[in-house]
Amino acid sequence: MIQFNQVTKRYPGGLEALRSLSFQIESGELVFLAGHSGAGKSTLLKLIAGIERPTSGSVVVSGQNLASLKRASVPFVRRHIGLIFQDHKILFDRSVFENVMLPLDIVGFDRREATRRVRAALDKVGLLGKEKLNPVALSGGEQQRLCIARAVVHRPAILLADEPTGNLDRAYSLDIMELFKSFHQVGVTIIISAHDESLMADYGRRILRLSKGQFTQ
Ligand SMILES: Nc1ncnc2c1ncn2[C@@H]1O[C@H](COP(=O)(O)OP(=O)(O)OP(=O)(O)O)[C@@H](O)[C@H]1O
Repeated sequence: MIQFNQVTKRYPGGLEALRSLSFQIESGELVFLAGHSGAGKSTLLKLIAGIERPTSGSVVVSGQNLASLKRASVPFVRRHIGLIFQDHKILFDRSVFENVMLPLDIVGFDRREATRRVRAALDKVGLLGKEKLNPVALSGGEQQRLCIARAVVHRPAILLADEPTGNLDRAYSLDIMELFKSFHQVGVTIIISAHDESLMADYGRRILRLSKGQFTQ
């Protein structure tokens, strides 16, 4: 469960990206986050991931209040979260396979089990045949799939996707949404942000709409 209580986030310089937000997302829910550029979507997702901290209020993720968590404990919370952010951070000096292996390498996963999981994740996103390639050789949509494989390879309970379809055409975007749906069906809690609401309408899910750091109808 994810719970925001009266959360305000003010960045250095005084700008309030989020203003006194309160809401709750249940375990296993798929929720959309809508709003124009600068509305505060990325900030909200970063607070859930522990990348940013609230200026005031509390952010509770899986029973942990992130605001009072020691910085050293943040990586442990992060292990239950998969992140798909706009700045891909794909490593172009490594293969597709190695990019997806990275999160498991960091936590010292058993090599054989890790290899099995990387293959399973790549298979899920339809990139198994391209595991040996350099990511440069992938299309934009395929690079996004690589990011999704990397975000789910450690089987997170929560998946946060910031504008995952931002640069993709409609057909590719629908494919990516189907992928998210399949993760949702196996119980993953998912939050997907987008400024374009047209993709969200078909899914009959809750839409949180942000405008200037506050919810609107
Ligand atoms: N690190 C930062 N330092 C200062 N201001 C920031 C920082 N990150 C975001 N902001 C500001 O906070 C506001 C909300 O930004 P945020 O990135 O959360 O919005 P967004 O809805 O995700 O927009 P976009 O879709 O363009 O990414 C913006 O005015 C932005 O300029």
